[in-house]
Amino acid sequence: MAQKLDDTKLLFRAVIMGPPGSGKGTISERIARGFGLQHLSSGDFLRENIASNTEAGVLAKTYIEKGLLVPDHVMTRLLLPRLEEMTCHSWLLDGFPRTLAQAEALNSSCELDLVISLNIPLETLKERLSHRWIHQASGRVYNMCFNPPRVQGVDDITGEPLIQQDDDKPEALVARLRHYKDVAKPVIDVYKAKGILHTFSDTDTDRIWPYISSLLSAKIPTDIADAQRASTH
Ligand SMILES: Nc1nc2c(ncn2[C@H]2C[C@H](O)[C@@H](COP(=O)(O)OP(=O)(O)OP(=O)(O)O)O2)c(=O)[nH]1
Ligand SMILES: Nc1ncnc2c1ncn2[C@@H]1O[C@H](COP(=O)(O)OP(=O)(O)O)[C@@H](O)[C@H]1O
Repeated sequence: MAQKLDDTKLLFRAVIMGPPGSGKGTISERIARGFGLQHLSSGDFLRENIASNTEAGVLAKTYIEKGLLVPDHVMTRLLLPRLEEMTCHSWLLDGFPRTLAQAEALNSSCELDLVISLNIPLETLKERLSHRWIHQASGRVYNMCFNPPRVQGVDDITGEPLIQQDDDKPEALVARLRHYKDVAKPVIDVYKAKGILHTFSDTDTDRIWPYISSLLSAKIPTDIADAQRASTH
């Protein structure tokens, strides 16, 4: 159940997991908008640290550039203090934890209420990621079929060109998705054993969303959602 901080404030903490391209970012935005949870994306947080040249950012960049996961101790040193600053907020973590060691570190720092796991067919992931283009500076994501930019090939906000990341190119995709599965399996098993795992399987985000939305409506007391929405607007 949601953790009680004091007599008036209830908090709700959730994690969203899924392979690259499963729609974590897209669904997280809808959850943040609809339920007022603060959306924390490990990828966005790393990109901010890289852009501002923090010590952890400089180190993380060397791994990301090689297509590797950032080591667990770097991730936990970055993310856990950020979560500790959020003691008065309900949040949704996207992209963390990714390994068993990260899940154990998170577990010792807070209690989760819910884990959403997206189980999307491999063919769908391959199809989606091969159409994904990003605006490198901001991390804004487009899909040439699902949410295309207003003008082909350029970012809606800045007008700068979009790029396709090397690891979204078809030849890198299969290995990347296989690696995700191996690393995520023990994390999923931990949350399953705790009884907080909810898995959603479909080929379309728009078909999954109503189920996630009704799950959250049932789990998040209305007063938390209202309070969080008020504090984030
Ligand atoms: N065709 C189609 N594309 C979708 C659907 N849902 C999301 N997309 C697109 C948006 C993106 O271009 C791409 C991946 O979505 P996201 O960036 O939300 O996924 P995720 O955050 O899991 O990926 P990441 O971990 O950042 O690699 O697929 C859908 O239902 N159908
Ligand atoms: N929890 C994490 N543990 C280790 N590395 C991470 C983690 N989250 C993000 N990263 C690194 O940052 C990169 C970008 O992350 P993200 O934006 O979530 O994209 P993707 O899911 O497509 O890999 C990842 O490829 C990985 O190198």
